[in-house]
Amino acid sequence: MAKSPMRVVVTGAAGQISYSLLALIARGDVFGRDQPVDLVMLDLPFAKDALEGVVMELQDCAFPSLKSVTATCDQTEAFTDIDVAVLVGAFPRKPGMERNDMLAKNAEIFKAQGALLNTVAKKTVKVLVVGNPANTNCLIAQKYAPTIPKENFSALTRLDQNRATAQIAAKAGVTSDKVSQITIWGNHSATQYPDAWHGKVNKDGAEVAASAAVNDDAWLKSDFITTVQKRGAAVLAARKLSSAMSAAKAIGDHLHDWIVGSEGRWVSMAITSDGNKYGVPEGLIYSFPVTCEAGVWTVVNGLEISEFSREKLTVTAEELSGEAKYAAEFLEKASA
Ligand SMILES: NC(=O)C1=CN([C@@H]2O[C@H](COP(=O)(O)OP(=O)(O)OC[C@H]3O[C@@H](n4cnc5c(N)ncnc54)[C@H](O)[C@@H]3O)[C@@H](O)[C@H]2O)C=CC1
Ligand SMILES: O=C(O)CCC(=O)C(=O)O
Repeated sequence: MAKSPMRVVVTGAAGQISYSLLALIARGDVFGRDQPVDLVMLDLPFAKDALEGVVMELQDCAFPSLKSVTATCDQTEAFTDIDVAVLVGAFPRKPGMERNDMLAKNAEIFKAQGALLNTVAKKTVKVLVVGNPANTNCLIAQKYAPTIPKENFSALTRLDQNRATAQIAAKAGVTSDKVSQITIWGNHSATQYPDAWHGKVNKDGAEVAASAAVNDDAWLKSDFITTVQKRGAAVLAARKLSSAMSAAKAIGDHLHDWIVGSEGRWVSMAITSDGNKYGVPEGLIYSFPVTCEAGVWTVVNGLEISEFSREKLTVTAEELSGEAKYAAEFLEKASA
């Protein structure tokens, strides 16, 4: 029997990440070629013409599973009856901007969009926040959408996971598909902890620990971590634009694995820390290793956390607690 169409909204649809992402979704690479999609694209009024151009291009691709395309600058229209919301639209960081400046600029967007999802989206909506600072923007959207289950909100750390996986693959001399169980803990920021200590590499047909395949513990404890932490900044410095193609690929991976299923593979998602077994404070959107089945994620529990790793899990949790506090104070002041 044919599947019912899935209504998917992408915000910031006229921006650079969306230009790569929309085709992945429309082609069926994310939700499956047999899953019809009603695609809704939201951006600000100044980007209306650009949005219309993207609509024409999507039509011209003649994707069989793309049932309809709507371009709008009206948030209520965009979020009504939505099944999946991909919140990309935000003000990107400009030179000289501190993290808190970016937080202050974007907090109002995610407050308004959370509140709107709460009233007009399906209660089963799955929300992925990409716009930075992604974890805390996600926390804000979740807070203002109290009738949607907390588990339905996530933020993107899959780009970091993919970056870390590619680094391990290159060092071990294998392709990325031979590397598994690489985890990103915490914030999508320079305090994130890319952790390869539970990783596996399939080398010449045999599965070995990533640390054995890499055979360089000093690198795993230093350059590997900082390269991944600073990869976004390195791309920005080289391209004079932030990562877009790789961000779109990671969004597709995240949505596919969450909604269709990860088939037992571990993936990293920033999700609510409530009830976690790793001592991360509750009430944060923190990246953990998870497995997913049909829209439900489950944290991979019981991993051994060394003293070295524990310290790193704590540093990124502290940063997220600070951001959550700053955002709460900012939003309180703004509404006073
Ligand atoms: N979590 C992650 O791994 C990554 C996150 N990012 C973040 O993704 C965001 C988007 O990046 P790009 O596409 O490169 O930026 P961009 O500047 O090319 O596009 C952003 C788009 O969002 C729109 N927009 C702004 N406010 C909006 C609102 N309230 N509603 C609807 N649309 C709105 C803008 O008009 C623009 O078209 C940035 O915040 C960036 O920092 C980027 C890379 C990786
Ligand atoms: O670093 C930024 O502000 C934007 C880009 C980003 O988040 C990334 O490439 O990981």
